[in-house]
Amino acid sequence: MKIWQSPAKLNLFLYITGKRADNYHNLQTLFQFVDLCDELQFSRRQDNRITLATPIKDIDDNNNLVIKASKLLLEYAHTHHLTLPEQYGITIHINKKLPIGGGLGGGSSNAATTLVALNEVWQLHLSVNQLMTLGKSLGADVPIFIYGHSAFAQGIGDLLKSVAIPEKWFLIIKPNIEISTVSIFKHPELKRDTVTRDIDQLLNNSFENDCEPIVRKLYPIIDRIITLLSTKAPTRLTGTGSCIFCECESLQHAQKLQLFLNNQFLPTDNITSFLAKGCNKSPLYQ
Ligand SMILES: C[C@@](CO)(OP(=O)(O)O)[C@H](O)COP(=O)(O)OP(=O)(O)OC[C@H]1O[C@@H](n2ccc(N)nc2=O)[C@H](O)[C@@H]1O
Ligand SMILES: Nc1ncnc2c1ncn2[C@@H]1O[C@H](COP(=O)(O)OP(=O)(O)O)[C@@H](O)[C@H]1O
Repeated sequence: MKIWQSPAKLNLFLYITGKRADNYHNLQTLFQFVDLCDELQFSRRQDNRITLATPIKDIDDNNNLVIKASKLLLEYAHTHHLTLPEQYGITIHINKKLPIGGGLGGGSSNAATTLVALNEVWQLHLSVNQLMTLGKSLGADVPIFIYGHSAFAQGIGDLLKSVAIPEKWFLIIKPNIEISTVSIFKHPELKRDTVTRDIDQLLNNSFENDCEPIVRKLYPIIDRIITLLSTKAPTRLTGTGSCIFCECESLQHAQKLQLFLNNQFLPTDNITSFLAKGCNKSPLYQ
């Protein structure tokens, strides 16, 4: 059965340029995918039920973004009188590899992969733009995963302009912490007044993440990891964390940094790390 890739993203830079009336924030961010992916499978059923064969611990199936995305697409098909197969039931399998609450966008990516896959399985023929509009109602990060190319994003992260950037190797580090996106965006000390710049200015300046100072303050282990690894390679937080990434010159460089990291922390610190390569084209479409 076909395996659908559901990649992680990194925010190579992330600036918050203001708070909006709808309580979201305007961002300027540079998204790149990495070849670290969850794997999803969609098998047809002889009925009209949508079920999850692989529940995720602590996430109720009805809150799982793959179920939410399936039901959203189904509802769209019904209200727009699109032709669905007579028996459109689906069983979804998730082979979860991406850490949850790590700023890698795994939940949003799973939602995006589900919309793209079921659009094909049910032969609904929705365009990428239609799927992106639907996906945005599930989360600000869903459109980039449907778009499928590295992009400079503005608005809440959904106004996208394709960019080609070097496809570097990364060491991605996951401390034993899950950070809720809302908790960071709500924090009174979050820097949310960075001046808006154009993409050329942003690409020619050093890359930063406005969430990083407050996350480092709230989580000393993250501060410690960034301080340590910054002596070896450019190191930053992705999204609202908790994952940290180091930009490496090569796979060998990334492996060397991983050894260095493992020597600095104890197994009881429960830090995991991944070697991953940046990709301008999403593994979903490769
Ligand atoms: C910050 C980013 C950067 O890529 O990534 P993560 O760290 O979550 O991966 C994203 O913008 C997250 O996108 P996503 O995780 O889909 O967020 P949503 O579910 O839409 O929003 C969760 C909550 O975060 C806040 N939020 C999110 C996005 C945004 N531009 N402004 C906000 O203020 C809002 O309070 C919202 O209710
Ligand atoms: N299929 C899914 N995979 C991961 N997280 C999911 C999923 N469905 C729902 N969620 C919820 O989405 C939230 C965000 O998860 P995720 O996208 O992995 O992290 P982040 O937003 O930090 O990048 C989690 O708190 C989790 O409870």
